[in-house]
Amino acid sequence: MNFITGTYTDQYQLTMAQVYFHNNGAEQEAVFDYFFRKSPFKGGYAIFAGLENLLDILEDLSFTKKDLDFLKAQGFDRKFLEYLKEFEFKGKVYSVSEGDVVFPTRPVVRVEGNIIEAQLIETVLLNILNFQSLIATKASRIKLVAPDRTLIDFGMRRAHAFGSYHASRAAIIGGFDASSHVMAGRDFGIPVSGTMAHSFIQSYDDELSAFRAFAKVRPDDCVLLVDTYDTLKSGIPNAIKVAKEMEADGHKLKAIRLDSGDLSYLAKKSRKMLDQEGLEYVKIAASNQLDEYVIKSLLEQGAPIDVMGVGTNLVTGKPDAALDGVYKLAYTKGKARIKLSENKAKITLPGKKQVFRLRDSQQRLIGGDLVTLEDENSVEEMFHPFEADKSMKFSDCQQEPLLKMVMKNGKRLNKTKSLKEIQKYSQERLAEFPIEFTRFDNPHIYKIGLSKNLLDLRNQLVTEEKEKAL
Ligand SMILES: Nc1ncnc2c1ncn2[C@@H]1O[C@H](COP(=O)(O)OP(=O)(O)OP(=O)(O)O)[C@@H](O)[C@H]1O
Ligand SMILES: O=P(O)(O)OC[C@H]1O[C@H](OP(=O)(O)OP(=O)(O)O)[C@H](O)[C@@H]1O
Ligand SMILES: O=C(O)c1cccnc1
Repeated sequence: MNFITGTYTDQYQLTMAQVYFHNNGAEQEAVFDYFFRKSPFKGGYAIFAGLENLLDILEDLSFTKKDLDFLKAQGFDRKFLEYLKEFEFKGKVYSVSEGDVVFPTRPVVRVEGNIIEAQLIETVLLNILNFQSLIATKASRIKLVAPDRTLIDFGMRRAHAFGSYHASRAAIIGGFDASSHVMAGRDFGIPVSGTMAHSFIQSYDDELSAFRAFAKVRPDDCVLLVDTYDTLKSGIPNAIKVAKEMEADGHKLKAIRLDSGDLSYLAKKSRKMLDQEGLEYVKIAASNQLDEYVIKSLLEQGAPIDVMGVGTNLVTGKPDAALDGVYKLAYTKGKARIKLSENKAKITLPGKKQVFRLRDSQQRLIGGDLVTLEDENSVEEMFHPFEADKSMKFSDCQQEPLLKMVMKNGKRLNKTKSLKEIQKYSQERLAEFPIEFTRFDNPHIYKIGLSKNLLDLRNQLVTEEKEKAL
């Protein structure tokens, strides 16, 4: 679904680019940071997702004739349109690896380029990264409470239209196993999976005939939806009948699906009825407005549900609906730049920066990421961004640089990673964090500390800008 061209943006990117263009912007180096301010779902972390899609888009970004005709009609001038006609993103991208665990207020992606190109990509970058990171985070929370269950994304129908396509991808990064979304499966190598709808059962004169018809055509991929009329009195007895008929033909019923009622009670009863008939191998799938809290509760109740189909709450990122990621200028014209705010937490971090994950000599996380200026090394103390008296010393600790160059001169430097690889990486990274950081209620705050040089630079720029404003 690569319909993305230069006009997939907010108009202000184009108007700013036009002004930069007429003022030598093509010669002006700029550095922007992508970061978010608050972890979603009142949680303690986010899972970074969307990078591979963003790099694909940046590699191909151009203005088509249709774009240029439209922009001409909008009043953009001829010279600027000629520039856009030849436009290619030629910048550099430094990024955290896709799937990594990330935290508020410190850079996740850094873009360097001339100010026209670096500014022009803001909206598409935010559009892709904010959404996928939100959904990957939601998926990872579900995976945390149900690590040994099969998780299937059923969300396409309730997603924000085409967002479903990337939601399905992000769900896999966060730990889901499969999706009902066929196109996402085609394009991203996601295992595609599914059962049947109530309409299918309703379309037959009786439930048993519907089950039989399905089993006949799809004997090796048969999941029967058992709650259309009465789960325990009709659905399960009919499923048992069909399972036995399938056995006689050398096939195995894969699962039954519950989609209403008390899922714990019904799953327990269903399990018992199936087992009594020697159908221990038939799995139980459940769906119906599941989320991490309902799933946690179902598992605490001992519900023998093997497969969770999760739709609305996953792909809409409910209840948050958006990750608040932003893209801010940190450096241009040879000078670090800052944005001030009444709200301290919104003051940006100036300059070209690097982020390090800190581990002790036994490779255990020490509970914080360190943000430094790019060319600093062997920093041994980090400071609270706003409380000058709070600092932490850490000699003899391992510092893993998190921002790596992934694109240079507009071309990606590494081959595209498979979703499986990204998922595996994500899970390994998340597993490093003790439960204090990943629990749902009042998670422990993972520290983000600044090096002394970065802190001093920020304070100096704050003073300078405040003086200018007097
Ligand atoms: N045992 C359980 N413990 C906790 N939550 C459950 C349990 N069983 C079901 N739920 C959840 O409770 C909610 C019940 O929703 P709802 O009232 O829409 O279900 P329903 O009336 O059974 O289904 P429908 O309206 O689709 O016919 C769902 O989110 C469901 O996943
Ligand atoms: O509940 P979600 O997590 O979004 O999961 C997807 C839902 O979509 C289907 O229902 P359908 O669209 O047929 O409507 P229904 O709610 O009446 O079952 C399916 O049976 C699930 O209930
Ligand atoms: O395959 C299913 O059972 C399915 C797919 C999408 C939404 N609800 C259910």
